[in-house]
Amino acid sequence: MTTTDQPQDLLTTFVAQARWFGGKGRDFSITGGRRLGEVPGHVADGPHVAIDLVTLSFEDGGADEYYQLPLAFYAEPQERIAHAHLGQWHDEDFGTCHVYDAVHDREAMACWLRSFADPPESGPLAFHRLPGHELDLETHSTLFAGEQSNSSVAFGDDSLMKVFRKITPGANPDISIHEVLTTAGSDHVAALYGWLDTPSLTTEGEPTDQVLQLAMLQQFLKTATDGWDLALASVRNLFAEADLHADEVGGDFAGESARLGEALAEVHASLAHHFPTEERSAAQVGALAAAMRDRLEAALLVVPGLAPHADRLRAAYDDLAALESVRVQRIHGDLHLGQTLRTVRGWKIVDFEGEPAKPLSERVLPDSPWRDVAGMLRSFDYAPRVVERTWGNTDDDNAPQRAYRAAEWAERNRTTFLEAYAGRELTADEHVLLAAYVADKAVYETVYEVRNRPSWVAIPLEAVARIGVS
Ligand SMILES: Nc1ncnc2c1ncn2[C@@H]1O[C@H](COP(=O)(O)OP(=O)(O)O)[C@@H](O)[C@H]1O
Ligand SMILES: O=P(O)(O)O[C@H]1O[C@H](CO)[C@@H](O[C@H]2O[C@H](CO)[C@@H](O)[C@H](O)[C@H]2O)[C@H](O)[C@H]1O
Repeated sequence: MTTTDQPQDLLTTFVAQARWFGGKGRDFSITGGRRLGEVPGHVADGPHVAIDLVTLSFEDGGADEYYQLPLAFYAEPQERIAHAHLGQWHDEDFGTCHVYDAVHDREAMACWLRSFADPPESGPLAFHRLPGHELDLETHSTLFAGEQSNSSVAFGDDSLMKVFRKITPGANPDISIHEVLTTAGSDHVAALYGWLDTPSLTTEGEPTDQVLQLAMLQQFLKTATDGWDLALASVRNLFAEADLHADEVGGDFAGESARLGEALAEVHASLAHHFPTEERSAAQVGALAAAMRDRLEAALLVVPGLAPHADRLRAAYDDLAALESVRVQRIHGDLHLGQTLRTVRGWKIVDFEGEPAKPLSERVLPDSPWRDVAGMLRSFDYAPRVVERTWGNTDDDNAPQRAYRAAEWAERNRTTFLEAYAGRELTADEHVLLAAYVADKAVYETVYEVRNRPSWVAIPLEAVARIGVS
């Protein structure tokens, strides 16, 4: 094990400012660093590419977190990637170097891609491949601009590598679910081409029985359009035709909602077939309802505007607690329109990592598929309200008409999605379960919006205000 000797202040600034850093607003220091390995394929004049893992310790006393830093080491400064320069320092393995964030560097990413194409037989970094696709090594890499929790790098229009930033020992659900659905031939995910992992070590450097999963390589969906963007475009069409109904306007989304419902049903069926399913007992259902109540109590401290609705929310959770049993299985866990991509070959679902705020140990647990359905129903509520907000002044004469249209679009798409998903009438128990998950998601969203987009909190709060009102 090599301990890196990096200037901690440069790395701290880099991590604190990175878009993928999940601890925004929390004071931390880097209290440890470990070189996980060098990506093979170094060529003369090219960079050495290494993956370091840094330990972040937080001043609020929260648990340490581990972040992956792929770094490119050059003897000379590189003008073309000046925007990704972390600094110059002496590295134990490579000497005094200019160090860059490797995901911005085509030369570094080319080494990485070659390692997937021709995996090294030994070394701490293990590149795994699924059969069936020959990687295009002539491509150039491009870092996706809209990176959120991770960094995604496209190799031409052939493959896409997602570099996970926050690392927890154990199987990453994005990889394990993509592996199972790819092997099962699912039409609704981008095929998995491979992944990178390395043994997890104890603090003394001894191997454990777990791995650190660092990156996944998958099919690049050439013709993809984000489902959220498509939904917003559909709502804008509707608002532009003030006198027409959703089903009369070009750009009606209902056909797409139905196809999305069918796609999710197929993904859930496949997950239920390939991963274990369980029947939760009445006591376990009670615990599920209790967890929702706890989430509400915590949210009430952050979002005072929830208070007038708390009793009706608790009633939804009481109804859930009265159910005899609930079937659970592996699910997506954080589904919304922004996790769906429309391609010429139908809808694809991406990002099976689960709810970002939950620890990995919870994100891999089976849950009810109605949680994913509820996530989509909430998203159909968000889209028209977001477009409505872009009109700004809500006092003009057409504001009531737009509000009516927004509700109509949401209702139409929720209904078509749900009908296509279930393919039959919901049972009374399913209605109760779905209502509880919708309530839980809306409560989660109020906290998410207060923390991330405070001016949007009215969107989930208005939804919460409608829950349990007959
Ligand atoms: N296989 C793919 N092909 C093309 N674009 C993709 C693919 N997978 C994801 N994307 C795009 O990349 C974005 C980020 O992917 P996502 O898995 O949600 O990353 P993150 O974990 O960083 O949120 C998505 O919103 C989507 O637009
Ligand atoms: O995409 P992430 O896994 O990071 O999910 C988080 O961010 C989402 C917003 O990007 C957030 O989704 C909420 O806003 C969406 C519109 O921007 C809307 O479509 C979703 O229905 C709504 O929940 C998600 O909750 C959060 O976990």
